[in-house]
Order: sequence, then structure tokens, then C-alpha cells
Amino acid sequence: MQRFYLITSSVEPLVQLVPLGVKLVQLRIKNASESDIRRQITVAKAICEKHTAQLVVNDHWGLAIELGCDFVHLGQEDMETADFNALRAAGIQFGLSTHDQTELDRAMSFDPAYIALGPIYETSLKKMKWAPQGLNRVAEWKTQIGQTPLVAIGGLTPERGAKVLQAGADSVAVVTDIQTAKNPAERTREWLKVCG
Ligand SMILES: Cc1ncc(COP(=O)(O)OP(=O)(O)O)c(N)n1
Ligand SMILES: Cc1nc(C(=O)O)sc1CCOP(=O)(O)O
Ligand SMILES: [Mg+2]
Repeated sequence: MQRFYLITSSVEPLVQLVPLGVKLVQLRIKNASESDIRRQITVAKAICEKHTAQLVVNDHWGLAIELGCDFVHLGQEDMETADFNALRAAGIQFGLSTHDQTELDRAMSFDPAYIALGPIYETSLKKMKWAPQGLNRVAEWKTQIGQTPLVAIGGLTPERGAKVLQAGADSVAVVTDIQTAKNPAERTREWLKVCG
């Protein structure tokens, strides 16, 4: 699995960042109309195909099927409504969010392409009911899930990302650190270096 996992809130940053060598990208759109989400997924898919990057569509599994995407990310609430049979029939891989043991047990029963654990550190992106998981929890999750890839998310910076990878994560997912960087391209290069 790719060690650096870039998540953006819209398709626009992908135009600049994917050509830098980012190979795993999540489009995490909130609060847009369905037609605009459809447009953004279509553009993101074209950019990722051109640069041989893997696009992961967050939440919108129905549109992912409709638009011929091959990877989605689902949280625990998304899992309530997702049609896993339809996803499997369409050959779409899925990654699942987890925050505690109950969620991990549930998620593993779906045989996901990866398990995400968060928030590793405090995040300013969204209000969360879980305290920061910390590095020991990363190691514990990896021990439990074995060969299933582990994605760590929440409050990550390049410095923290290196420690999280060392603790056992296979991949580090990042939103705010790049979204709010003065120079997102420069910051992305830094991440790519840290993730080797
Ligand atoms: C890689 C990764 N991990 C976790 C999440 C969070 O998913 P979810 O809990 O469904 O929350 P939203 O992102 O939809 O607000 C994620 N998107 N990606
Ligand atoms: C979207 C999201 N989900 C999380 C989880 O724990 O499931 S943490 C998180 C925010 C990650 O963004 P940032 O890099 O901005 O902290
Ligand atoms: Mg979700």
C-alpha cells in the first residue's frame, strides 16, 4: 500500500498535487450538490488515471459505482447504507474507518482493503467523540489486523507521520496539514520524502 495518502476537500488541489508523484488520493467532498460532486469525481478520476494514482471516493459509493471508480472509503455510518453486494459486484475495493474495538471487529467482518484508525492526534478538521488514539494504539491495531493494511489519520504532520509509520501504520492520511500549508506543493514534496 502507498505510504502517503492525500485527502482533499475538492478536486481543485489535485490538478497541482497529483503530478508531483502522489499515488493515493481521496476525494472527500462535503456540502456540494450531487451534480457538482459528480463533476468533481469525473475530473479527479481523469487526473488520477493520467498519473497512475489510485483515486478513493469518500462517502459517495453510489456515484463511485455509476462513474466507474474502483475504490471507496466508508465510515461506520456510511456502512449502514452502503450496498456491499453492489460494491463487490462492481469490483470496487473499500477502506473502512475504525475508532474503537467494536468498530474494528465490525469492520474486519467485511474483509476491507484497508482499515483506517483515527484520530491519531487531535484534529481540527471535524469534531470527533474519540480522544487521540496515540502511537501505542497504532501498534495494537496493526498486531490485530495482520496483513490488512492500516491507514492512520488525524492531526498528522510530516514529523508525526514518520513516527506513526514507525509504530506500524502502512499509510498516513493527511488533510489539514496540506490544505492549510502556505505552499501545498512544497509540503506535499516534504510528505513524499518522509514516506519514502
Ligand atoms: C482514510 C480515511 N480514514 C477515515 C476517514 C473518515 O471517514 P468517516 O468516518 O466516514 O468520516 P468522513 O470523512 O466521511 O467525515 C476518511 N475519510 N478517510
Ligand atoms: C476525516 C477524518 N476522519 C478521522 C477519523 O478518525 O476517522 S480523523 C479525520 C480528520 C483528518 O484530517 P486532518 O489531517 O486534517 O487532521
Ligand atoms: Mg464518511
